[in-house]
Amino acid sequence: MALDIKTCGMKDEAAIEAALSRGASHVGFISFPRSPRHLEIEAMAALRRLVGSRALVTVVAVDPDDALLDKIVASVSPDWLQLHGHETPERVLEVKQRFSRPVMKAVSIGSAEDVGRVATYLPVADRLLLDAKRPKGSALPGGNGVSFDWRLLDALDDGTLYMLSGGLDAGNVGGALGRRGVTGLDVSSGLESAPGVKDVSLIHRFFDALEAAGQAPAPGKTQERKAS
Ligand SMILES: O=C(O)c1ccccc1N[C@@H]1O[C@H](COP(=O)(O)O)[C@@H](O)[C@H]1O
Repeated sequence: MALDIKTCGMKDEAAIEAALSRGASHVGFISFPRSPRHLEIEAMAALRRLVGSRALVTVVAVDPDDALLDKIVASVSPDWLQLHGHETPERVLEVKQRFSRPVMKAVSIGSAEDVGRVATYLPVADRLLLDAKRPKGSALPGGNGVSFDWRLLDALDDGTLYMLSGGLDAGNVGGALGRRGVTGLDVSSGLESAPGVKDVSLIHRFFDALEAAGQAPAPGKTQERKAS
């Protein structure tokens, strides 16, 4: 089965069109003012209209309160909400129920202990996103362009499905393919010429690398609309 490919931190039409033309299943927008990829709600809503139903729009927020989520859901109408902060399993469930949207929960992985926390989100998150830990000194909980040691994930229980992120790019994506449990890939910095600046040629290079490794996403097709 082809993997889902989430191109994240998208801010401009050319980059979105390039990603969609190559079969991105998800387009991610960042709501986090400290990020170079942050979008105000109005800009996000306009780009959401551009995407339409061609991919699943995912809005990424970090420990958002209900007021922010209210605005995002009302104005952007995302297909998915991604929680990328310290949200507890209880908060994930609350967000799902209150906003009637599937929730992707990001879990930062840097140690065996982090891998152990993944199971606590399985009963509540519609999808897990396993990302690298924030490097020391970074203001961002994600989108740092760094990978983690994927071998740590070998300790996950059999059947644990997840989207992988953290420092993916055309050069290393081949190594992510075929790992047990990976159902999707989430990429942001690896498509950029500078923080927050997507580069169409890097987008094509990323999808070329996927194709060269035998993973050809089908434009307009999403493998998994709901869970996992
Ligand atoms: O991208 C950001 O700026 C960001 C800000 C706040 C929370 C999450 C963020 N990004 C997420 O991190 C992954 C991995 O990014 P990268 O490929 O390592 O740069 C990204 O796809 C977003 O889901």
